[in-house]
Amino acid sequence: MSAMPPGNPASNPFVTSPTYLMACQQLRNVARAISLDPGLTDRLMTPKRSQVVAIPVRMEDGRTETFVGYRVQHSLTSGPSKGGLRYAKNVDLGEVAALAMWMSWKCGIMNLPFGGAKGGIAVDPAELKGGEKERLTRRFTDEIQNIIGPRVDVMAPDMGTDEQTMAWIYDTYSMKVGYACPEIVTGKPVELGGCVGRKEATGRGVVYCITEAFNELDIRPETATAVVQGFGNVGSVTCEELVKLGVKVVAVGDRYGSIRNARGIDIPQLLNYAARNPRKTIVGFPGAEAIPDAELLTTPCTVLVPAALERVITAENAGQLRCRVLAEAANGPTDPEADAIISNSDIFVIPDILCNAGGVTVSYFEWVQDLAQFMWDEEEVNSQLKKQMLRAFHRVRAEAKARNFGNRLAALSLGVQKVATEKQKRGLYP
Ligand SMILES: NC(=O)C1=CN([C@@H]2O[C@H](COP(=O)(O)OP(=O)(O)OC[C@H]3O[C@@H](n4cnc5c(N)ncnc54)[C@H](O)[C@@H]3O)[C@@H](O)[C@H]2O)C=CC1
Ligand SMILES: O=C(O)CCC(=O)C(=O)O
Repeated sequence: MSAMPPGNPASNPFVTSPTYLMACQQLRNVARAISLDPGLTDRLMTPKRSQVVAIPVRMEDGRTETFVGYRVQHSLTSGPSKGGLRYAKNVDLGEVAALAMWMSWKCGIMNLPFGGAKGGIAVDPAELKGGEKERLTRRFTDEIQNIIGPRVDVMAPDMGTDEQTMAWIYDTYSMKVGYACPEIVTGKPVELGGCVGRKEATGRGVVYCITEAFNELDIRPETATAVVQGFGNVGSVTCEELVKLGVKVVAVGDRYGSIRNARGIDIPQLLNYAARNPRKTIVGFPGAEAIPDAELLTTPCTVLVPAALERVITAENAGQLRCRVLAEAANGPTDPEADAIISNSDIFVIPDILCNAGGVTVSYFEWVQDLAQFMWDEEEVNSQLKKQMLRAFHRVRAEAKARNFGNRLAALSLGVQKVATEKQKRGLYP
């Protein structure tokens, strides 16, 4: 069975992206392992609907610049589609399609009534000035207005976007429909109907999974060290939560550079330092030494947490990883060639679609609260998050043991089967 999606590759708009091909290969692998119907496999490789839009924006210097934006809805079978919106210079349609596909499996593992979606705008958010980011976001919302809605497709933050971005989408959409519609996005400010604990949810979920892995491997957190790539929303909260457990964070990296301190980096001080810095970077932090980026992921540690980009662990560096646990906070950090190498080592992998599922889980709580117009307190949110993450972790481990699968295949198996079963029961792959 080829890893290629159905259709003519020459005219398939997704296949130029290695990230999309990676998602297809993962799907082919799991389809083979669970004997999934080939027709259904082809459908699951092909997103249901994609929209590409031009976004003309008046820039601060008076020019008009046109950006390209994408929204891909992989599946609407289980409910509205759900997934983040990414602002990144090189994002393209195929990458967004892969991220949307992974959202479907993630929602499946967590048993959420959502299909997968993702959006992206090809822009470096660090280069936007003044009101440019707001104008970009509002125009994108206008352009995709016809395919979003609280029962159709609900966006959330991802790389390069945040609560403020969600607030602009909420406002733009509400002005169009003529009433306040907080359930159109999740991850918005709490003052606008956001859920307490959503901002921290992904990092907290990552650390719940790491704790369960440590329990299984008999590792005491006070003896453990961590290396984290990415110090944005997910990476920084993961560091904070690890430190609360007693884990020593010995190296951290972001897009501007990497730092290391074998005695442990003072994370509260690093957070302060990054917050005060105009580029929000960790580079130059006085409590650690600078190291080459290539050394970050191979720094010896108990747990390695990639929390930035896709495909950073490849055949080139997979054999040099010196961690006991690989906790994939980012989406798609490990490519299939690296996966094959890691599966022959003693590294315990917590796969992305399980590890970072805390974010969409609390997004689900936010959507439910907004629809019901009844808000929960943080204790309720966090205890429900913990319960759902632990349940998913142990379901994945049980699937791995029952079928003799690695953790990634087990997670994909649960996620894909949930979507496949719903499609089959509804009839004819809706
Ligand atoms: N925000 C959320 O709730 C969720 C995010 N994720 C995933 O987590 C990852 C990080 O997302 P966020 O923290 O929200 O983004 P963010 O925009 O808040 O932070 C991204 C971080 O990655 C760093 N980075 C970017 N390029 C890099 C490079 N080449 N090398 C090293 N570091 C680099 C940035 O400097 C920044 O520190 C992404 O893969 C995202 O899809 C997954 C689930 C939910
Ligand atoms: O919170 C959400 O709806 C989506 C989060 C997300 O984009 C992800 O899990 O990759």
